[in-house]
Amino acid sequence: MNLRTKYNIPEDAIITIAGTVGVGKSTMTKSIAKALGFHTSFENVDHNPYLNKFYADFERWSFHLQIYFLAERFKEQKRMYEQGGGFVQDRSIYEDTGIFAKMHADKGTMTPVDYETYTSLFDAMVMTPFFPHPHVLIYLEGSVDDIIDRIQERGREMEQQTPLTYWEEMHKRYETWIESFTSCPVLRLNISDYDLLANEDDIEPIIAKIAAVIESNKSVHQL
Ligand SMILES: Nc1ncnc2c1ncn2[C@@H]1O[C@H](COP(=O)(O)OP(=O)(O)O)[C@@H](O)[C@H]1O
Ligand SMILES: Nc1ncnc2c1ncn2[C@H]1C[C@H](O)[C@@H](COP(=O)(O)O)O1
Repeated sequence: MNLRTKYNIPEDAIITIAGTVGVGKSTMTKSIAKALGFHTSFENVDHNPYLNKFYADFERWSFHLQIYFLAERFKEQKRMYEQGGGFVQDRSIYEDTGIFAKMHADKGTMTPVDYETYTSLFDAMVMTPFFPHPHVLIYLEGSVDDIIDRIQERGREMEQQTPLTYWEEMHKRYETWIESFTSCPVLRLNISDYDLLANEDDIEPIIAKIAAVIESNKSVHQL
């Protein structure tokens, strides 16, 4: 019996993984998808035409990058629902506006006019009754030091050259953001409580927790 059947997870479920850069979303996405026999939806970092430029010059490229990410995530959202669900998604659309765009606007690396244009587009696309929300958002949390170590070890040059204060600021914002996040049910996991690279079996208790959150929010999701 596979874990999806064992824990009675709906075959059309959509599970999205949230958390700061380097916390382990992609690793978790792969493990959950493998355990449940689900499809994956990843951010395309290697073929993103703005990401390298953005890290080299936030002010010049932040608006372009946000528009690009919004379009990409919206297309992925559409693909997941058109295919009838059964997906694990690496990063939610909510983080683009709630973390990244807001942080750059607050820090002055996105102009107020660009931020206003971006948020009005985001709200028109996402904050409507017709926008389907995931069954559960898994929020990965961990210490800022552990996460920065992972960013350094992963070795994307553009991220390694970014000042540590950028990751510290992002980490702080994520902690505040998740406290008031209400767009869909949330499961919080601390990265010190599992190690999916060393122990594949660590996924089963996580699947059990996902199932419990989906079950307890069943009536809400059907509304
Ligand atoms: N349990 C773990 N212990 C140590 N390193 C990990 C663990 N899980 C993931 N990593 C590593 O941390 C880095 C970031 O993980 P990744 O899944 O790419 O994060 P994200 O998608 O959130 O940016 C990768 O190099 C990955 O191999
Ligand atoms: N909306 C975004 N704005 C700026 N940068 C973003 C956004 N979404 C993702 N990113 C960056 C952060 C990382 O450098 C890569 C991939 O993220 P990861 O958390 O490693 O999956 O894209």
